[in-house]
Amino acid sequence: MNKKQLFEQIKSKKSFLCVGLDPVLENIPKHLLKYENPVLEFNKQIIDATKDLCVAYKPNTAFYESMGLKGWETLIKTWQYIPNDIFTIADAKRGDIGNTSAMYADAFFNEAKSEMSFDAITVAPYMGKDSVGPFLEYKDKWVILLALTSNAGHSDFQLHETPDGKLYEEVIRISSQWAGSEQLMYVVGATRGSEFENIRRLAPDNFLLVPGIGAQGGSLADVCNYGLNKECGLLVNSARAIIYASKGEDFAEKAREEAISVQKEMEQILLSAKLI
Ligand SMILES: O=C(O)c1cc(=O)[nH]c(=O)n1[C@@H]1O[C@H](COP(=O)(O)O)[C@@H](O)[C@H]1O
Repeated sequence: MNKKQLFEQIKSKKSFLCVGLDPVLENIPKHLLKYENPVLEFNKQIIDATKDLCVAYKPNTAFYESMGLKGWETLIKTWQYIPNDIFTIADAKRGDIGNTSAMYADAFFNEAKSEMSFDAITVAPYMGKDSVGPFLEYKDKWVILLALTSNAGHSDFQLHETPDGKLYEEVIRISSQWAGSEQLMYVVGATRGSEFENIRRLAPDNFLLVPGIGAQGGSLADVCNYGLNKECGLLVNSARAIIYASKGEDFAEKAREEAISVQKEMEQILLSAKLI
């Protein structure tokens, strides 16, 4: 899905919500345990309940890798179940020497080899241009580079002062020479509300993937204050607050209610910004 198509989806759904599909077997409702693959059934019901309210799904691969062979199969089947007009992000946070990154790119983008072809993958920038390049070789796919993350440890490296500014600013400045805003997004945590003005100066046209609302307490209003651009430019992710809105038999219904409440807030924001 290209940038224009993504913005069209946002306008038509009046939403820039990305639902995080991060299932943990111990947390899913007990009545699903009778299914052959309870986690897949959980994901399917969450997708059915939210697909008209969000523009993206982001399975974090850790939640699938931790379940071994069955988990990888669940990831493939979950990707296959997501409707074609919804943006898919493999939150895998990969990046390695070039030939290894090329294998990671195949793992998430090359359906003929891996049975999955996500629209985007999250990538750690630490190993530099040649570690990111193989993902960018897939011209119709997106790389989402970690810039300023939502966790407390973001200050350990990302805020370090370099002669040219903070390290995360350098990540944005240098990587924006590798690809344009048609192929490159950045991860910026919703918990970093005050930094959005600065980030928009460095990356005015790029979409930002913003995790951290919901369970991590980030504010949608603060993010949008400076984060919105003329094509919306934001995909705001929420996982636990939606998928575990209830742990009972009504989990899908409650997930839908939670997604509706975020979507309504997003609709108001898009209206106020005259984007819809
Ligand atoms: O790349 C990410 O998506 C990510 C970056 C970041 O800075 N913070 C962050 O929480 N995430 C991911 O976003 C999701 C957040 O989930 P919830 O906190 O449950 O909404 C998880 O899959 C995290 O791994």
